[in-house]
Amino acid sequence: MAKKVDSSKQPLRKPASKPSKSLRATIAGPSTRLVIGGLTVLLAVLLFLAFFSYLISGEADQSVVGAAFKTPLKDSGQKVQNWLGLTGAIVGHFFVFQWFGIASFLIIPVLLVAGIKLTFSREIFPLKRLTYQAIFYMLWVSAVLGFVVLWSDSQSNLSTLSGGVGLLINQLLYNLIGWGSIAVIAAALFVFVIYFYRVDSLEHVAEKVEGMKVPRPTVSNPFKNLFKEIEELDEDEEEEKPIEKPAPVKEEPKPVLRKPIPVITEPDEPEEEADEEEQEYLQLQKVNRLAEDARRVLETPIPLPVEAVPVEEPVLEEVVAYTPPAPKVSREVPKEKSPEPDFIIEKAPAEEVLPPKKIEKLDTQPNESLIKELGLYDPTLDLARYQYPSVELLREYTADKAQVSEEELKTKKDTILRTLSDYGISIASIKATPGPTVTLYEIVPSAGVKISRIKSLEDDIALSLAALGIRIIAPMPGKGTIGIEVPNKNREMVSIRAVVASEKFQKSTAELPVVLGKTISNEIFVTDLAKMPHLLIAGATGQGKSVGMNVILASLLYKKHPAQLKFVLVDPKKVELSLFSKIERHFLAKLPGTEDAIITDTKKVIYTLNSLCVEMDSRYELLKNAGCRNLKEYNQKFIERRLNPEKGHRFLPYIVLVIDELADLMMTAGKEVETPIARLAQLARAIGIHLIVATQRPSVDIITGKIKANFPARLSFKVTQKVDSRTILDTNGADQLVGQGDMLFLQGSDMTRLQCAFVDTPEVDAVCDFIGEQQGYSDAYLLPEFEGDEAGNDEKDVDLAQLDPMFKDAARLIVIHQQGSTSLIQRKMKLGYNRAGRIMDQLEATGVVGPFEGSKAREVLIQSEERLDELFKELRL
Ligand SMILES: Nc1ncnc2c1ncn2[C@@H]1O[C@H](COP(=O)(O)OP(=O)(O)OP(=O)(O)O)[C@@H](O)[C@H]1O
Repeated sequence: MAKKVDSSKQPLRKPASKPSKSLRATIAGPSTRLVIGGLTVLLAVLLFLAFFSYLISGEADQSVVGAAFKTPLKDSGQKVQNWLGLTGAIVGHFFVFQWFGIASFLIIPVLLVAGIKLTFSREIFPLKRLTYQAIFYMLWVSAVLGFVVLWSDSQSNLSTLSGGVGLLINQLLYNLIGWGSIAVIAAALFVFVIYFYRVDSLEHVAEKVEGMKVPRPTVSNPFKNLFKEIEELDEDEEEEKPIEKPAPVKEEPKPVLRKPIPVITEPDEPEEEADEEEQEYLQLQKVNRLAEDARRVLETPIPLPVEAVPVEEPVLEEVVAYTPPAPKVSREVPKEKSPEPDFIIEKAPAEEVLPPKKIEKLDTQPNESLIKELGLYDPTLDLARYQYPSVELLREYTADKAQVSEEELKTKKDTILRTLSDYGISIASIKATPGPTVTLYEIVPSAGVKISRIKSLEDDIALSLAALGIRIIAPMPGKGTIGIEVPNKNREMVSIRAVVASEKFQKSTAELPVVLGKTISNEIFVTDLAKMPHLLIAGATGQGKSVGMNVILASLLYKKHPAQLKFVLVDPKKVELSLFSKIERHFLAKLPGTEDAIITDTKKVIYTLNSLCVEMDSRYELLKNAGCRNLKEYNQKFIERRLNPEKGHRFLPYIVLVIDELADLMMTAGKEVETPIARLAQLARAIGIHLIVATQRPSVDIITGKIKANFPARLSFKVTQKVDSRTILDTNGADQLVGQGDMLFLQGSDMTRLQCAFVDTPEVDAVCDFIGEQQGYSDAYLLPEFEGDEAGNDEKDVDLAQLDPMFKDAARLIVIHQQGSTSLIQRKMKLGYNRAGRIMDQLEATGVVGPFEGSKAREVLIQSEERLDELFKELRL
């Protein structure tokens, strides 16, 4: 089925009618090549002689060369000493002196190799590579020598070494980077070597350079060789010996072959039509040979992954298809004509996957057997009959329900529109939303009105409405309107009963639900203290701070069981939180040995804060041992009896630290309170310790950067100055509030204006009474012991003659338990904190225990009761 190929349709075949073809063919003919080759070798030899001779006599010849074209040539020729006469001197002068110095010699091997290649059709080195290398090294050697010449003081004597180019390079580099030029030169060599010799690891540099010299096909990478040969087919054409072609070859269609191998378009093509076909045949032979190579290679077992084999297969098929005599192959031609390139997806060998580790049942599942036996752990069982306070305890303020009249709304709307139009601002629409304290008028300005103009009219609108506390929110976040908040004539009291009884609060699933009041659109606002996770409250005196704090505490009391929540109350003002002392045995936490659970003394505040830090650290330890990330997870695990109480695990209640007046503490204790507060605020969120800190002086010396940064939730009642508003909320606005529980709540970047619910003192009293009268724990929740640094460092003037009457018993207790803890003495001997502390000092002074070690128990220095008795004898006790 061999078909005669229509030569005019061969895209890569050169048209026979090209006019310059025979001339070019003559030039490229074997005789011409022989001549040019011979002349090139001769030129190389002559250049060598010229250069070498110039090295010897160049200096003497310089003047002759300089004047060569000004004086008669004959005279110049006689004076010159170069072995090749004036020409040799001029060539040497330019190459060696003016250009590349001794590196000029590198031209010679290039010419030699080129000459030999042309003459003998044998390439002893790859000519292209040699040329590139010669050019690079000529410049580089010249540059290195130029550096030497420039930095030695004998430029004129040595400049032959580097040539003018080397010197010029160095002068340029010197002007740019001074001594650093040598680094640039070295870097150039480095880069050249890396890329030119394709170095990928420095260990193999020598190997690579060696390997580049003689391009040998290697068995290990036959395909590389195959493709390389195809690429260089045209270059190597001359080396090929004519091979007798079988007749059918010419008739075979070879469309695919011509596409990837554009050999026929090369100028080296023989001149005659018959030769052209012969060349084509040569190409075929070449390809056949390569195909044979490829087949051989494929037959040889190659350690390739199984998936890699298909990559090579199509290549083989394609090449085989050109084999002229096989009629089968010609039938496959249409398939090969497809313009689609080979697309092979090489799959990575499948990774070995280990079977998933069996997860221990106990780790994820509740402890079934224990639960069957004991049921789920219920932390509230200690106070099983505890009753949550009822809303009945709270007062109903029906009389104070003042709705904003429609008339008021209309008048205010008109005033706003009039004021704006007085200033040339037209409004497209206006909408009023009455709230408990303020009414929000949302306006949509006409097109082209600048928002900043409306904002600047804040005072003018306030004046025309004769109202205080106008706040313009321009634009309203996420609404595309401008909000103007105008206080109502008669404000509505938001009673705590109304908000606590609301469905929203009662059904809240928050961990620590807090109902703050109502928004300006009359919605009840419930939030989660656990998510805040700490709250900073500010407000000038008499603006509703204490009421606000009572609301927060009351809402927590309404939703939490004493087992789930503990308060640490710090009240430097001494009166604000005293109402809560009644719930000490239910909801309060305190330091061991202290009488009052509500902390009013600054020193005790410091101890308490540090004690909370100790609690925080021990809770983190428990969480870590239990493999939990937060308190909720930990408690859940504990309830499901997956944590062993014998290993120290216990149900951990939330702890809410309330500080009523931070200013006072900061002024008296400064850093001593700032540091533990900041530490708690930074770290305590995950282990269920939350802070509520209030101050009436929101200045930067009270709310320091360290504190502020760790309180993302802030609540501001009215403050007196703009700067205070900025300190607490980072923006103006709190100074424009109207007081009496009007507040701005900032959480993250959301700011909400709220009317705080109102809870009166008798109501708080009633709730606390209700709780306090119920059965409680035997004591408040005891925080871990903490003795301040001073306690450890203080000089203890212990009078050994006046030891405490309980000293001997206490010493025996400590030695028996081998635990130097003050609280052990307190608990077992039923002593107060101060007395127990004094006895501990005496035990230290007599050498029974070691010194104070922070939150850890002291070391017991006496190991046995016998030794203790001896000590008593020594002390004459
Ligand atoms: N939410 C509220 N609704 C109505 N009136 C309120 C509200 N909050 C406070 N008030 C009124 O403001 C008065 C002062 O409130 P509060 O005692 O809470 O102020 P304060 O900021 O704590 O002041 P100080 O810092 O001096 O203790 C209250 O007696 C009450 O009349």
